[in-house]
Parts: sequence; structure tokens; C-alpha cells
Amino acid sequence: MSLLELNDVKVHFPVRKGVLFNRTVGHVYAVDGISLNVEAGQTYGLVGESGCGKTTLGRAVLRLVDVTDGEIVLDGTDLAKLPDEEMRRFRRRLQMVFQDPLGSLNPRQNIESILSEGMAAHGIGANQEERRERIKEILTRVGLPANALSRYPHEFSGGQRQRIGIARALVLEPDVIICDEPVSALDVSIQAQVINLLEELQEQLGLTYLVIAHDLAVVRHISDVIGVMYLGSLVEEAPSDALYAAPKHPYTKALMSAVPVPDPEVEDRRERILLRGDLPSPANPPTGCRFHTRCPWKQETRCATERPELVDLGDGHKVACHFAAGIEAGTVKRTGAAAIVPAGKTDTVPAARTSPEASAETAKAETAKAEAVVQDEPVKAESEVSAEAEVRDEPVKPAPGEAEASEKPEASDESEAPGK
Ligand SMILES: Nc1ncnc2c1ncn2[C@@H]1O[C@H](COP(=O)(O)OP(=O)(O)OP(=O)(O)O)[C@@H](O)[C@H]1O
Repeated sequence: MSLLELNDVKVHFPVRKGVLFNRTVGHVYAVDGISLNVEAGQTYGLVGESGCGKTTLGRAVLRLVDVTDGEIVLDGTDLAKLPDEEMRRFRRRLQMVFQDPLGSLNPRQNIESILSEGMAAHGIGANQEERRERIKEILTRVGLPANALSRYPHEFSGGQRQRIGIARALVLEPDVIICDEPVSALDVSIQAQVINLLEELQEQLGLTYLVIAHDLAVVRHISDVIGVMYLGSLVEEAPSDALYAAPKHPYTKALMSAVPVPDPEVEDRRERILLRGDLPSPANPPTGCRFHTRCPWKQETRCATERPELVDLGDGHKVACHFAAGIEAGTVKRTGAAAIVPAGKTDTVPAARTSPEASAETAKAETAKAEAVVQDEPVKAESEVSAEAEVRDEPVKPAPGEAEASEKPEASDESEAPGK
């Protein structure tokens, strides 16, 4: 059963001009008609390049931005239409884990204060004593020592801060956690541990996640279903394995073709699709299919005039492309608008600096590393982690003001062992 259901959600930001900015001259169509279902106890991964509207959609679900149109149904209640007062009660049930753990934690509050603030606001725990006990339990679950309570955010490494961000969400016992780029600010060696922690917590507590990320490797590992976003809309949605085995939308094919294959023979033979140009402006999106200006299979004139619906081609594999079936069957021919080259020869084709391929090229090695880490790195069992936390009795770093912040570089984030 769907716990969270989005029906044709739109978020259009007005573009204002004039001396008093009181004249609306257009709109940024950041989210433009997204429908998706997140099943209870599952993870929905939302991917797309920077600027496609992922974060805005996540914020819309929490009603942190105004929803222009559509329904956001949590457990039968449409949040989009709830008065602010009633929405406040629902806020506890939807929590967010942010990309930048340091930026989202108040540096002047210790961990107990940060975590108990929301609990008190939502009436969780009869008194501070009860709240403290609950916080200690959650800190152990996320692999942090109980003595973290009295420490401040700057005393922790990046990965540990993200664990605090996860704990802050968990203490409120939410139904759905929206993770917005939960590991992209972390060193690659730490990313897998945080992803694995999210998975362990899901198994133990039956959590439901909406994970927003630009990194296909991160989303693949954790998601049951993946949605691919382009310029405010979903272009493809499928069970994770099906999407990776056989992407059907040209945009997804291009994204996937940028991910290197570990086998050198396959890598040499396979083709890469290099999209040219930047993501068009969401203030002035192309007509028809929004991807047609960069699509290698663009056909006259339907692609430029008729916006494709997201259609189920079988087994829940949905695609918004007029010619997906023909492309798959080989009956629709390529027409240009993108270069298709052997993977080993990508450097011969200049791509626009800001295109996904430009960043994909520079991020290629990083993605490979991240994927290797996600697959191979042994992660301690939770029992091991909490046992270590108990045993270790390490000196507490100076409180803020006593000494300059002794921020550790992420790379020396040790193996993210708790109890530091
Ligand atoms: N408050 C706002 N007012 C106007 N435009 C906005 C606002 N917030 C976001 N946008 C625009 O909406 C579009 C989508 O932004 P959004 O941050 O959701 O994308 P994203 O896919 O999450 O990208 P990133 O990963 O870089 O954050 C962008 O063009 C952005 O400039």
C-alpha cells in the first residue's frame, strides 16, 4: 500500500520584476506535474542532474515551499490542502535528512538540545529525563556513543554529523524520511557506511525513504524503485534492477552510459551517449517533450509538439517517450543532437562544461570509487558498533570557545568508528 502518494504535483516559482518586485513576468517551472507512489517500508530513489527540481519536490512534500497544484497524500490525508495549523501536526511524520550535516545543525546547541528540541515541540516524552533516555537509545542505534549528548556538532566528523542528522529525524518517529543528497557532502570512503546505516535502520524500524540524489551509484544500492527526473518531470520510473538492466528513456540511457563498467573488455566495446548543451532553463522549458532538444532519437515533429505521458510498458516500467518501444526494437533511428562514441574515446568529443557529461567525466573516477565502496566495504554490525561505543572512553574535545574548532579533514574521518 502506498504510504506517500504524489499526484500531478506542481511547484511554479513566480519571476518578479519592477522596482518593488511586484510584477510577475513569468514562472520557473521547477516541478511540473510529478506523480509517484512510495510504498510503506520501501525506498524510492529520485535521480536527475542539478537543477531538475529534485530538492524542490522534497521540500514541497514537507510543505516548505508552496505547492502550486496537485496532491501530496500521506496515509490518506492530502497535505497540500491542509491549513498550516493542521500541517504542524503532520510535520513530525515526515522528516528530512539534509545534504550538509554541519549547516543543518545549530553550532551553539549540544546534541541533546538539538535532538530534544523537536521532541518537546511535538510532545514526545513526558519530561527531559524521558527524552534523554530516548535520545541515548537512538544515538546507539545510529552508531554514536551516549556521551555524544553533551558535545557540539563541530566536535564530530562529517559522517558522524550525518548520523546526528539521521538521529534527529528518528527521535520523532516519522513515517517517511526524505533524504536529500544524504551522502554527497561526505568523503567517498564514508558514503557507504551512511548508506548501509540507512538500510539497517530501515530493516530494524520499517522506515520508508524518499532518497534524492544525483549519483546513480548511491540510489541504485538503496532503492526499490527509481524515478528519473528531467526538467521538473519524471521521464522514467521502474523497479531498481529493471531500470539498471535496461533503461528505456533516451535520457536515462545517456546517464547510464556515463557510468563506467568495471570489465575493460565491455568498457572498450560499449557506447557512450554524450548529450550536448546545458539543461534548458526551467523558466523557459522546450515545448513538447522537454528532452527533445538534446535527444539522439528526436523525431519530427511529434517530439517538439506533443508532451509524452509517463506510460507503463509492463511490470511497472514507466517511460515518458513517444518512441521508447521503437527505440528498443531498433525501428526508430538516431537523428543526432548527441554524440554516440565508444566509451574509451570520450575525450575526442568536447562536451559543454556544464552538461551532465562534463561533470560525469570528472566524477567518473569518483563514481567508480563510490560504487566500489558501496559494494565492498565491510560495515560493522550494529551490535559491534554499540559495544565499542560502550567500551571506549575517549577524552571529550574542548567545548566551543575554549579552543579553536578542531575540525578534522573528512579524509581522516577514520573508519567512522563511533565513540570518537
Ligand atoms: N525559491 C525559488 N525561487 C525561484 N526559483 C527557484 C527557487 N528554488 C529553486 N528554484 C529553481 O528551480 C529549479 C530546480 O531547483 P532545485 O534546487 O529543486 O533542483 P535540484 O535538482 O535539486 O538541483 P540541485 O541538486 O543543484 O539542488 C532551479 O532552476 C532553481 O534555480
